[in-house]
Amino acid sequence: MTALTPPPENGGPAGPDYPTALGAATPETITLLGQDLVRDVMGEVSFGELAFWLATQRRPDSGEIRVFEAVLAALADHGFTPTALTARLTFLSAPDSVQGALAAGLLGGGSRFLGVTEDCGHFLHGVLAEADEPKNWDDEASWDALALDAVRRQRAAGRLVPGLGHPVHKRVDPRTPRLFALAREEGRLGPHLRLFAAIGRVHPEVLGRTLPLNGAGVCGAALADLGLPLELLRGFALLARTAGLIGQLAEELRRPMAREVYLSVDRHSRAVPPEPHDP
Ligand SMILES: CC(C)(COP(=O)(O)OP(=O)(O)OC[C@H]1O[C@@H](n2cnc3c(N)ncnc32)[C@H](O)[C@@H]1OP(=O)(O)O)[C@@H](O)C(=O)NCCC(=O)NCCSC(=O)C[C@@](O)(CC(=O)O)C(=O)O
Repeated sequence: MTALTPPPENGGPAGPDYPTALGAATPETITLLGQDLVRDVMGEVSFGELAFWLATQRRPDSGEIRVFEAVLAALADHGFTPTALTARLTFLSAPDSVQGALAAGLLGGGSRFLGVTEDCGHFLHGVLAEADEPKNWDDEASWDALALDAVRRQRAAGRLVPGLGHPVHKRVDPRTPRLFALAREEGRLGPHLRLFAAIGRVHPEVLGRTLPLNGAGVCGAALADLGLPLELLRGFALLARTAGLIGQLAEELRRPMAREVYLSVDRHSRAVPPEPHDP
């Protein structure tokens, strides 16, 4: 049986107890993360810092904020990606539903685009967890050996390596070296980023081609090195992309293109006989 507690400070009835370190309100105050929201947070804490703080319930230092906000900037927008096009097309059909357009765009953050931030963080973390030696090597050779084995196993399982390849940046994704440099400057070049860099060096030996380390992947490695919960890494990519999608919708209002995309496909469609499913 649930123990009943006295009426809480917010004036609600006595009942079950639901402790939270997140937002809690009384008729006069709002407490967030142990802070007075109005006095200590509003106008005092950047949104990026708050997002980190909310996810970890610990206040990040300035280096962590810089790397985290660089990740958010990196993933905010990358042009007419599937997420952006989906949001614009949904907005064309439901201009009364900004939330629908944003949600539709965000739903596309998956294993091919954008959601790879989390997939890559998980992949790197799994490789590190399986390696029984300490993961604080200074020499590249040890990282390269670990990476080589990981890429080989991924290849043997017929799986793509998350964080490798890009539809536009065929040689270098410019976000990647910048994030490595920022993490190094801030003393945040941890095992996930080191392993990711090693994958960049060794994968041609296994795959027989050189692919770029992409922005979504390096962001996942950086977020994992910051100690953010692996299960939530897609959430940070989506947080960043939400800002980008708001920009896409704002531009759609000023300079629409979704109607043209729709008409271009619709007016070029052609009826063909059905092709029965052959299981
Ligand atoms: C990204 C892409 C679909 C590109 O495809 P593409 O078809 O253009 O790749 P190609 O270069 O033609 O591949 C040539 C040959 O290499 C093989 N090959 C390719 N990748 C390989 C790999 N990882 N492991 C082994 N083999 C590989 C491939 O199988 C082919 O082999 P073959 O058929 O024999 O010729 C592909 O790499 C891929 O799935 N990567 C893994 C998932 C990943 O990391 N996604 C993140 C993408 S970034 C992102 O999410 C950020 C965002 O985009 C977000 C947004 O906003 O949406 C933004 O920028 O912000």
